[in-house]
Amino acid sequence: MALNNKIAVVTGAVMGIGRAVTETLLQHGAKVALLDVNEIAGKNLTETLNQQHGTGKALFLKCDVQSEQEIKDTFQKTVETFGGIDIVCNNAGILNEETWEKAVSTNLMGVIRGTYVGMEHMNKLTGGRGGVIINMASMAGIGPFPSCPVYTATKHGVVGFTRAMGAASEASGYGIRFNVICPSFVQTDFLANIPEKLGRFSHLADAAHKLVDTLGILSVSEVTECFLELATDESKNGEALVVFPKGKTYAKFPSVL
Ligand SMILES: NC(=O)c1ccc[n+]([C@@H]2O[C@H](COP(=O)([O-])OP(=O)(O)OC[C@H]3O[C@@H](n4cnc5c(N)ncnc54)[C@H](O)[C@@H]3O)[C@@H](O)[C@H]2O)c1
Ligand SMILES: CCCCC[C@H](O)/C=C/C=C\C=C\C=C\[C@@H](O)[C@@H](O)CCCC(=O)O
Repeated sequence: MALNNKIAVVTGAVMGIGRAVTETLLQHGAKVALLDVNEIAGKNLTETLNQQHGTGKALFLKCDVQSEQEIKDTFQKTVETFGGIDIVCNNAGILNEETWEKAVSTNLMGVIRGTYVGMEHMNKLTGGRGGVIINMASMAGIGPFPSCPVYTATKHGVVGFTRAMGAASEASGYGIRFNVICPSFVQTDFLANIPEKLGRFSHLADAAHKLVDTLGILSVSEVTECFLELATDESKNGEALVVFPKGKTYAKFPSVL
């Protein structure tokens, strides 16, 4: 699928990986709705992006992915402004083992909300024109990360949900592809103040930092390369693409059948 003139929604679009995905989409000729809780930075960024890529290419909409109503309203506003939705990147996520219910609501339930509301606009069976939904998990969605069990659970949930949605779409004819990216550590503000974010597991912060040293740190552009591959390659559906500094690989999952 070529990205030129496509319409995309990116959650958590103002910082880090979401910002890089947004910039990549704009560079490839797409229009992007930036959804984020950070209104001041979001409006400033959008002004800059419209200067760089052309007036009206980027639209900031304040949205907390914990709120189904805010997701519905902002996706609707995207459709009214740009004329449809072809691509959704459910990227917003947090690390906080202390306020763990918020982490579940943001990382897992936020992805499910964004997927279901996106489908209301994209599903070919209900008048949409199809497209691709790409969710942001983590390498902690493939194997356990001992210092953050709830974060691990949310990311395993995102991987399982995305794979099941890919299979459901193929079986049902939604015309939407569903894929998930599983990065190792990425150079963003997300990695700041790790011990505070680990709550009752803060005593495992040294082990987490050791794992960062062992695995190394990705740049955001290494993640956007994965995004581009999954968005443009029409053969990719239900895939989990793992990326770490040594390379990228499609995850293989055990089957008991
Ligand atoms: N940085 C890493 O090492 C790393 C590794 C693997 C996966 N990830 C995942 O990638 C995604 C993005 O992480 P990042 O490193 O860019 O983080 P980041 O903290 O740099 O940026 C996150 C963005 O999401 C926004 N956001 C947070 N909560 C939100 C909410 N409830 N609703 C809407 N927007 C919200 C923030 O305002 C911010 O703009 C997350 O899902 C994270 O779990 C990050
Ligand atoms: C504390 C920082 C959290 C960052 C989360 C972010 O999503 C990045 C994750 C990066 C890598 C995750 C790797 C997980 C690996 C596990 O599968 C396991 O193999 C590691 C076990 C390590 C151990 O100490 O036993």
